[in-house]
Amino acid sequence: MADAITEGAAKLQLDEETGEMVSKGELKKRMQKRAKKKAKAEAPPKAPAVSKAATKSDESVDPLNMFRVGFLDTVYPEFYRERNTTPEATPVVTRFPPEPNGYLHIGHAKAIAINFGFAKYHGGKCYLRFDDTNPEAEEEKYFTAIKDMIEWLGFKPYKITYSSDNFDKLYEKAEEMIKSKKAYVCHCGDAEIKEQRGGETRVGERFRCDHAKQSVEENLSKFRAMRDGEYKPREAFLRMKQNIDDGNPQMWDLAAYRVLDAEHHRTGPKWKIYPTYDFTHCLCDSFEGITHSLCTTEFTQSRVSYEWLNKTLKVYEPMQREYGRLSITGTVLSKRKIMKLVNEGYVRGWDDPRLYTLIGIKRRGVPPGAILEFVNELGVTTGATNIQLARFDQTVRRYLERTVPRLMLVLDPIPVVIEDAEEIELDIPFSPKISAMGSHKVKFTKTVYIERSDFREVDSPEYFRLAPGKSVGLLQVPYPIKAVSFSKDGERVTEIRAVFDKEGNKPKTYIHWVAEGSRNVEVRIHNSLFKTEKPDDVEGGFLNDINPKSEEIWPHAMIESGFGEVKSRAPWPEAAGESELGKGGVESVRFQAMRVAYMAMDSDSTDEKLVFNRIVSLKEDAGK
Ligand SMILES: Nc1ncnc2c1ncn2[C@@H]1O[C@H](COP(=O)(O)OP(=O)(O)OP(=O)(O)O)[C@@H](O)[C@H]1O
Ligand SMILES: NC(=O)CC[C@H](N)C(=O)O
Repeated sequence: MADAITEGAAKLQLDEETGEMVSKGELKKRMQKRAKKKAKAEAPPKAPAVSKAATKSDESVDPLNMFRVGFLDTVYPEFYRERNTTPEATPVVTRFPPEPNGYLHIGHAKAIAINFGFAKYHGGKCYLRFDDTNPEAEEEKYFTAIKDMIEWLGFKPYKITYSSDNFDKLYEKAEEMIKSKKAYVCHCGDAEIKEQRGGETRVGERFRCDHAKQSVEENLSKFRAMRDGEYKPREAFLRMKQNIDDGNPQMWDLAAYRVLDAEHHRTGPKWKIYPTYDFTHCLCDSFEGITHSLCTTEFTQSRVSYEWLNKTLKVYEPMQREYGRLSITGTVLSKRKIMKLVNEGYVRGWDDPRLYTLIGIKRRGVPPGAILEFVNELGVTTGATNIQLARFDQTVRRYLERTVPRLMLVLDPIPVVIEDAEEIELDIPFSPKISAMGSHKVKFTKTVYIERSDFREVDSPEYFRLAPGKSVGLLQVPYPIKAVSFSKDGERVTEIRAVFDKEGNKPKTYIHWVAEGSRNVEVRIHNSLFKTEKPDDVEGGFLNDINPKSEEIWPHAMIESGFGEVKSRAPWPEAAGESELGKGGVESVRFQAMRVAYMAMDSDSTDEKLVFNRIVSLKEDAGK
């Protein structure tokens, strides 16, 4: 009998509207009733918050789909066609080129998945190249954080390189440009340069300044003087002599080198001049033999200068192609804005679980595989992808559903003394669907703790949980319990007394519980950090849009004893970035707290005190 009920309980389903665990039949009945009610109300259909593709199934999408269709499928053969070569002769080489001036965010995950993933899919190599040509903004801590995030996502750079590795070589190329009359040292200020480029509106006549007429010797000696620290910042810069008649502003004699008064974290005080992005990127791509230089569409215009420079210097020519950026609505990703949130104490740090920095998403407990699945599901095109937070959460939820064990955790416990109960040991499966996850033993005690919200002092016919005289099932427990009395301290219920209801009907709903002696934990429920979809559009700026309830803390929650095994068996799931490379931290201890939320351990946890973060809710609209 006990086994049959336990088995039945394992098949219970979540009623997303009430948060109750009910039998399949009961759920169907409820759904039909609701559908009827809805049809009657003739309400206009609600627009789905997430696209059909995201909700369609709980199956995983083909994890390599993004390389098989669309943009990436097109650019792969394009290189070989254009260069008249074959993948065998010239295997794929890509690079991920972040500036080490901040932490990566969700948008970068797309760039990582594309560059590393594309190379991996085609059996090629991907470099991690730190684009460190702007020493004023770069810091050591960002290098480590960026590298860690790539490994956490499950990728291993073929080699880690730095644009600064090439400073000597780039300098030589700059002299070569001067010698071939393709570069000159200019002393113009911003206003003069603007004038030369057709004025404010950029439609006026374009012309070159007299510096462009300097001889090779004069340019060389001035450039060397720049190198030797004889000019202050902005007094002189090296300009490429491109084609000012071209309609593309990227051909209007761009800067190649500028004087900067900054020590470089790798080359120290050696250089007084630093190459620009436009001079550096295409050449470093060329030096590394990149085949497909994949970047975001704001560089589309730059493609002509990229190609022009490599051609002019007669070096190997990689192929640049551009895809659409990923942006998320309902949050901010800009470094400057996140810095403000951190410095002014709105969040716990750059890794706050409410942020969409990759370290924040990681700390919240989102598995790396779910992020890759998200990027893959969106696909890669040349259009910008604007996505709501709910869509991301939906993918994460679906991923966790398939991959993490279930446990019972009570957020706001209230004791229930079951007068006729005896202590027994229950064997509870970690998953109702995946038997390979195994099971664990849980002691059922005479006193158990249930959720305060699962008890009502006054019963009503539409209420199916615990109330005086009413029975409710306890998940995995052989018999339902019926409340017989309760005590209060002022307004607050302090204890419920109950008995087993052995003769009654099968209960309509089941609630979760934990046994006497279960461990106390702190749970942090994260809601959106902002109140609106467009925090930047709010009057007074994004800080005026902060949601005061973005972090709710449950300091006295309780977790069942099965947690010990879940912790020791982490990471959940066994994903490449966390297990193979040993990058899984405490956040890889993930589980579904039945009827509550998906949870992960937080890095604030100590031996004495466990802290959990809500990764995502169990259903779409909770917490809004
Ligand atoms: N939102 C995004 N979606 C897709 N790719 C991105 C996104 N943001 C940056 N990238 C790509 O990641 C790579 C490295 O980024 P880098 O740190 O240099 O970017 P960034 O544009 O300065 O980022 P941000 O200013 O948003 O922090 C670049 O190739 C860049 O195009
Ligand atoms: N071409 C690119 O991918 C650009 C990379 C460069 N670090 C930037 O975002 O500015």
